[in-house]
Amino acid sequence: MSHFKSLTLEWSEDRLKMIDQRKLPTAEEYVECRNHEEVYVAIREMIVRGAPAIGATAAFGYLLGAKEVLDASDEVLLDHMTTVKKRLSESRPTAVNLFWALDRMENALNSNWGLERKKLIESLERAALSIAKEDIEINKSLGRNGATVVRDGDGILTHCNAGALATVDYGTALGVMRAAVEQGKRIKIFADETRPYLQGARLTAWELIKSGIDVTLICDNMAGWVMKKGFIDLVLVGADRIAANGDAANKIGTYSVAILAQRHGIPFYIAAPLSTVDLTTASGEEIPIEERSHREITHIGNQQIAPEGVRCLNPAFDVTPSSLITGIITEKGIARPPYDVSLRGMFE
Ligand SMILES: CSC[C@H]1O[C@H](OP(=O)(O)O)[C@H](O)[C@@H]1O
Repeated sequence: MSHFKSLTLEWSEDRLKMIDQRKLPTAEEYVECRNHEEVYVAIREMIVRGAPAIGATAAFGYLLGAKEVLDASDEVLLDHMTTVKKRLSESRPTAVNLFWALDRMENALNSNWGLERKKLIESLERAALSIAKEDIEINKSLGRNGATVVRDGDGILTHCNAGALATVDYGTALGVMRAAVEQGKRIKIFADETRPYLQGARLTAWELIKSGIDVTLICDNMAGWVMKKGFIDLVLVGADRIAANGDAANKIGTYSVAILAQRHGIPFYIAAPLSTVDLTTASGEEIPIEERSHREITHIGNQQIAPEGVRCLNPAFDVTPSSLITGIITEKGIARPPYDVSLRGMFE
């Protein structure tokens, strides 16, 4: 059995270990998953989060699921794997990478069906490891493509965390920033805090400081002000699902940032791998938006900040219409409008 380790995930033998992103930046603690149910919980509770990271994690969850019934009959194994795939697919609804990765693992099972059990498990491990290792290379390609729109001295606003922690490593939007810095460009990142889970304050700021990249933390409600002050030359964010027409679902608040960017004549880029593009979803109207616990709104950690029982809304994502998106940066290049043509072309 192989060993794999990145910032976000570590696979060895019969367990998947991940940094507990709920505890960052004040504690670097790890969670070990030894079965598919524990992986389901890790995704559901956002111990690990971010579209590509969710996909890779689910792939290892599928592998762990197969190892749970190693000596069972073919019929029991097939039935169990159907249950495992369904369970993992119910962890979170918006990031299409989850479903893409589970389909890829199921294809690996089907195409290697008939191998003696040990060999079958080894083929599933190769498939999960390929998803993880490919993600890092994809992010580096995407980063290089995106760095072509970043100039020396640019101020860049980013929302949420589309960094190494949202992927297997390197990041998507933050991958573009890393590539620009590697090319010697002096950039200044403005990370907003991204209520309610605070991915910007807790994760993006942590990652960029660790990487020695200039970062300024701002409150979510300061995006318009920094744009008006002239600090921002472009916006770079990630995505959880991109529809065939280019509409993009991303962390709640992204739509507001896109509107502000348009108002200030600032380019607004999405950075995402093609595994985040869902050509079977025609437009953003059809993207399922996850509604999360109201406790995420009424508490910061264990600190209550709102009255008990107050009514809340907590959609985890919103959809930015393609009309507000300057370009979609992928590992195959930068898609430009009309997206229903340019995105489909990326798969040919
Ligand atoms: C590179 S995908 C990052 C994407 O995922 C985040 O959502 P969550 O933290 O809830 O998993 C957010 O939308 C990021 O842009």
